Amino acid sequence: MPELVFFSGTMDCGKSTLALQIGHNRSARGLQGVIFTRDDRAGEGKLSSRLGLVTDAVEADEDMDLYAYLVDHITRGGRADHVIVDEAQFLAPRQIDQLARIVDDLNLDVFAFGITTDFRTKLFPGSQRLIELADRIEALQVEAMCWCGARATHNARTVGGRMVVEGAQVVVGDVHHSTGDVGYEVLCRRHHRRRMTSATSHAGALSPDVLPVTPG
Ligand SMILES: Nc1ncnc2c1ncn2[C@@H]1O[C@H](COP(=O)(O)OP(=O)(O)O)[C@@H](O)[C@H]1O
Ligand SMILES: Cc1cn([C@H]2C[C@H](O)[C@@H](COP(=O)(O)O)O2)c(=O)[nH]c1=O
Repeated sequence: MPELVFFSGTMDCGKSTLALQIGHNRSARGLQGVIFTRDDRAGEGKLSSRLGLVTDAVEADEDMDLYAYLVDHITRGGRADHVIVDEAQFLAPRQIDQLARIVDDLNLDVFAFGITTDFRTKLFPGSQRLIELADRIEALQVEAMCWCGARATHNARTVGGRMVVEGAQVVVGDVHHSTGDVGYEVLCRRHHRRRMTSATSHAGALSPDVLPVTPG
């Protein structure tokens, strides 16, 4: 049975790499997929991984009907054995419904890749809809690490290395940014809650949270 699978994880945990690997393994067996992406760091119509691999993709604009695109593609004689979607968190909820329809009505596997939560730990609308509709949710095997060594579970947005909690939900950017710029850092929940990034961790360590004192 074809499936809608949501591969999720923090930033920098290998989602795009896995998307490219799945596409590569299938094309090595003669299968041809349609690849969608939205707002990849490498530019419009690209699916890129930090390992240096990049492939062309269809830019899924906000107004695009992904189901209609597939029907049109197939009607014109195009091949579509499966569908890969990167940066799926940026899709609108209705576009996730269209992905589910591609699975159910066109009998194609759809592999969607994305982060679940934003820099404020809130679900992206597209990711929320994927969690609601996916047949399967897969956590990436390669876990990103917080600066403290714990498993990173949350995405922080930084400016000059300091975590910020105000701003638009969507700001395309990268981890390992240069100082001063808007960037991202993956953190464990404890350090996300305390807003302690790698740059501010030293100052934070000098003033640890104190336990509340209850009068005896
Ligand atoms: N120089 C490198 N050598 C080995 N692995 C690397 C290197 N640079 C990045 N990576 C791997 O690539 C992962 C990021 O891959 P990517 O597909 O771009 O992540 P995502 O799409 O989840 O943001 C890192 O977690 C790391 O495992
Ligand atoms: C947390 C967060 C991230 N983004 C952006 C930053 C990147 O362009 C992508 C994630 O890409 P990756 O391949 O998973 O590294 O999402 C954003 O716009 N808003 C956020 O809160």
